Amino acid sequence: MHSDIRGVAVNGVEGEPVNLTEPVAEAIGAAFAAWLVEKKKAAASQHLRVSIGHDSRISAKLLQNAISRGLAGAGLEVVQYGLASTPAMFNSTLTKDDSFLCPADGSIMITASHLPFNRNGFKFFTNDGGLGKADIKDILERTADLYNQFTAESLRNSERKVSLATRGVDYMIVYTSDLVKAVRKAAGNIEKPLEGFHIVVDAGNGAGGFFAAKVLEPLGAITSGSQFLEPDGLFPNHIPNPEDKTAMKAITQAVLDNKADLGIIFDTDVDRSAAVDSTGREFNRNRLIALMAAIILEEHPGTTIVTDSVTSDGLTTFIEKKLGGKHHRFKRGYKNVIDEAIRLNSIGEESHLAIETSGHGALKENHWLDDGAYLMVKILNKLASARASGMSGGSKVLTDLIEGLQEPAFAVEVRLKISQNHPDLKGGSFREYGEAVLKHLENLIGSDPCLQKAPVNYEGVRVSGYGGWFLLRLSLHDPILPLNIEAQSNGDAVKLGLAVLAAVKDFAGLDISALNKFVGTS
Ligand SMILES: O=P(O)(O)OC[C@H]1O[C@H](O)[C@H](O)[C@@H](O)[C@@H]1O
Repeated sequence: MHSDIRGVAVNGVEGEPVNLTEPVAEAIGAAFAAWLVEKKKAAASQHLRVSIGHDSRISAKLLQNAISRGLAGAGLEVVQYGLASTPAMFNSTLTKDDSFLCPADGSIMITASHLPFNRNGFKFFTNDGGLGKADIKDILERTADLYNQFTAESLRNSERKVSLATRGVDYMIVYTSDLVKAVRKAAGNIEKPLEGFHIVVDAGNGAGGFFAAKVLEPLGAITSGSQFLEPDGLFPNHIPNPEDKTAMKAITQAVLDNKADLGIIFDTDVDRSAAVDSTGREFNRNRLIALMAAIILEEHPGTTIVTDSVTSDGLTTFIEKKLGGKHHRFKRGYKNVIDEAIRLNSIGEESHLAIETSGHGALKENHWLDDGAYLMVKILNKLASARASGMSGGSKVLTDLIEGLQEPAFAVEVRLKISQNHPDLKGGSFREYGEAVLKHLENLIGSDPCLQKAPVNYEGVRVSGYGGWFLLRLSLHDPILPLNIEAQSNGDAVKLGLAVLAAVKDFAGLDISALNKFVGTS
């Protein structure tokens, strides 16, 4: 169970039948409506308003219309934004502007992030932030009931209501002008603080193409050489995902070919991002966290940086020794890191940044909105202020900020699948099985003098040894145990891999072929 709903929305991939049909989407809309009415304690007479946006997927329009029927059928007002980004949808619950029908009481983003073209899904927001697991579970239970109650008459009824209840608004104007204002303000109210910078954007044919013409150009930057800005739900060029090697290669090449100062890449729905400096050095994963931590710790000395669990030991040293901050390595999952940062603040530990190696990141100053575009705004601010203070040298100011970050010579992620129908699971869930594997590994580690369990750890089993570390944990949503290993050499990484193999090899329900391959035993 995750903090959003995902499914298969179109045919075309063998073995993946459509389960996110129009009636299902309509029921989800009706269920969100019922949930929202209860949450807002809205009287029956009071109209609640829900904004809906979508990324570039080919199933977007059908699902948008279906979910709108569900909302309208339940008596809610619907505002369709068309192509939009996930953070913009959350933002619409915070904006106070009647002419854009804001604030929305609730908001829905139709997206399956970087997943293949046939998938789609929904992310839900109120002004309290993104909905978490418990609320999603509630909405899914309501969906099942409502779906079973649908009649031909009720479906006709919502069809009739939807055209009256629905309006369209170009909300991205509001969102992008907020981003532009933020950079101008940070630069001391200069109209074009990025004048003279050449910045290329790669939107991977997702929803992030707006960033070039609607954010960078008004700020004075040159954006020629930007690529894949046009929405195309078949993603013909590369997967829009800053964690994907091909995607990072594409933006790096664009930076070098255009001799640009900076490259910026987004995922499909623009809640994740990464950058590339003028020499082609990637600011993604640990490096993006290091860069953001450096920027935030200049503004808030000593603050706690909350990250996901697969971050490197070098990052901890960098944050704590070089930047004077505190690294709180928590669990994987953007919602987990954001909620943890909010919790820390509530118990008196100041935190201003929650960020994942996946490129998700949220700042306290930005309402803890999980926003890839806003991370890039912080980077742009840095460029602009360097320029304003007379420094030249393109993105060197950024590169210099992560000077001293130790990086492993070798880093790998191996994903071990749990066969859900394997007799070894004895009818239990893959989670229980995965937990048993982790427990066994933990027990074995204790008896190996070369290995030390991490003293503080919130997810899976993290172990140091042979000058490196590994983490084996359960995937957030898949029947998979991802294993991350970092070491100073391939040989040391293999030693760590062998230690894991010794513990997992007897679990017949676990497909360990990827690990065998890595350590070279098959
Ligand atoms: O646990 P995993 O399978 O590695 O996936 C973890 C990732 O899942 C999703 O993509 C979430 O949006 C990310 O926040 C999270 O990091």
